[in-house]
This record gives sequence, C-alpha cells and structure tokens, in this order.
Amino acid sequence: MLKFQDVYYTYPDGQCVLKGLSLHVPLGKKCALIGHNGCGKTTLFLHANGLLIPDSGEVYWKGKKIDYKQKTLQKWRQEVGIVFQNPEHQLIAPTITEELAFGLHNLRVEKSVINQLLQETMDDFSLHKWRDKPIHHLSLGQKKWLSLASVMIMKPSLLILDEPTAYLDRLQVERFMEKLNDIHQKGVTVFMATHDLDLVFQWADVVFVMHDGQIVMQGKPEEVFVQGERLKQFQIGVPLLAAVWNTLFPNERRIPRSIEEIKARMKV
Ligand SMILES: Nc1ncnc2c1ncn2[C@@H]1O[C@H](COP(=O)(O)OP(=O)(O)OP(=O)(O)O)[C@@H](O)[C@H]1O
Repeated sequence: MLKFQDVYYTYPDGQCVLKGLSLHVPLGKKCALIGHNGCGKTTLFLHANGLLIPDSGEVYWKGKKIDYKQKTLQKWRQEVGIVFQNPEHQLIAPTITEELAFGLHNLRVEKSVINQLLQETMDDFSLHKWRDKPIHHLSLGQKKWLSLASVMIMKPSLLILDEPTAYLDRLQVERFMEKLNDIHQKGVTVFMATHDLDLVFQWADVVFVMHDGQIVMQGKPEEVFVQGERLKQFQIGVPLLAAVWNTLFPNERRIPRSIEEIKARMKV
C-alpha cells in the first residue's frame, strides 16, 4: 500500500535522519513501528503523505511512484491520515466543529456533505457532550481523541499514529485501542509508532524495527520478539510475556500469542 525505497533525508541543519530506508506497509494490516528515541520514526511518518520530501529514494502509494505535484499531494494527504504524538501540535481551530470541518473546507467539500460528515463523526466519536467546549478546555486525552476524530472525518485508507497511547490513562488506552480496532475492521490499514511493546505484541500483525534511520528487522511480533539479543543491539527490549518465554524456552523460534497456545505448549 505504502512503500519506501532507499529513502534518504537530511534536515536543513545537516542531520541525516533517514539513511536508505526501505519499508512496505501491507494493505489491510495492523502495523507497528518500534525503535529507540530519535531513530527517525516521526521523520519517516512525515514522508508518508508528503509533509517532507526525500532527498533521494522513492515513495510509492498504491503502486504509483509519488511525483510530489500539488494535485497528487492533495489526494494523497486525504488518503493518508496522521495523528501526531502531541495533540497540541495537531489541533488548530477554537471549537470542535470548526476543527472537524477544517480539512473538509480546505478540500472545498459541499456544505451539505460537511454537515452530514460532522453529524456522523460526532455520533461515532461521542463528541456531542463536548460540543460547546472550547478546545483549549479539553484534557490532553480528550484532545487526542478529537485528533483521531478530525483525521477520520477525512475517510483515509491508511491511518498513521505517532505514539497514540502517550498521555492516556489505562481506561483511555483501552477505549482508544477499541476504536482503532473498530476503524481497522472497517477496512482501514493502521500503522503506529509506539514504545509500548506489550501493546505491539498483543495488537500488531506486522512489526518494523527501526534503528539509525533504517528498518533493521521486520515480521510477525511472535517471530521478532523471540530475538531478544538482537533487539538489545538496537536498544529495544521485549514484551513481558516474551521475556518470560525466552527465558523458559531459549531455543524457540516463536512466542505463543494466545492463552490456548501457551496451554498447549506447556501441556496444562
Ligand atoms: N525539524 C528538525 N530539524 C532538525 N532535526 C530534527 C528535526 N526534527 C527531528 N530532528 C532530529 O531527527 C532525529 C530523529 O527525530 P524523530 O522525531 O524522527 O525520531 P523518533 O524516532 O520519532 O523519536 P521519538 O521516539 O523520541 O519520538 C532526532 O535526532 C531529532 O533531533
């Protein structure tokens, strides 16, 4: 669906952050991106809808090489929605309705369609109760929820999230993840960067490990997290269950992901 091939990017201050990065986000999957602080995850996401342009290398969207023309960018940005780590950097309007309608107005969507999408999204994200609150009165968790709603109103086919569970308490994380699963079940491909390895293990179909501007490992969580020693080289740990499993069964090639599998493997 989204493909990066040998992408290099250097910030104007001279720091080279993407160093020949190649990656393929498969259609319809739940994908996770992990890597230590500063390895370039956000920079990679900024290349996923043309907010940054590679110095060299290619980016493909649905099999077509991106040409970075205005028309291509406009369509691409509508199809790839990004929820940034800090909602303060994402939300720009004073009220919830204006925030939700912002992207649609920019695309010159008809007023009646905007009103219908607003109604649907307010219902879908249960936003009616905050309707009259100024956005700056919302809590950080509520702002994160609104950021997700304001991205989903554009009906993207790829949803990218940078550290979606940062700033959320346990209940908010559960609610947020339930919503993400619901979004995914409706056919949206989801790609998230997170430091929460337990969450990755439980949730992802595919994990990409990033280190120093490149993808250095990828695969199913049960196959990636069995390689604890290799992950340590990239300053990444393993989920709690994987740590226990890798200690008990150091020669296994995969970690079970369900209680049934664990029971069967341990013959209990
Ligand atoms: N606008 C910028 N100008 C210059 N350097 C930048 C800029 N944005 C990020 N960087 C640098 O690029 C490197 C990668 O940053 P990036 O935010 O992509 O990493 P990350 O993997 O998302 O980190 P984290 O896990 O902490 O969110 C860092 O060293 C950062 O300081």
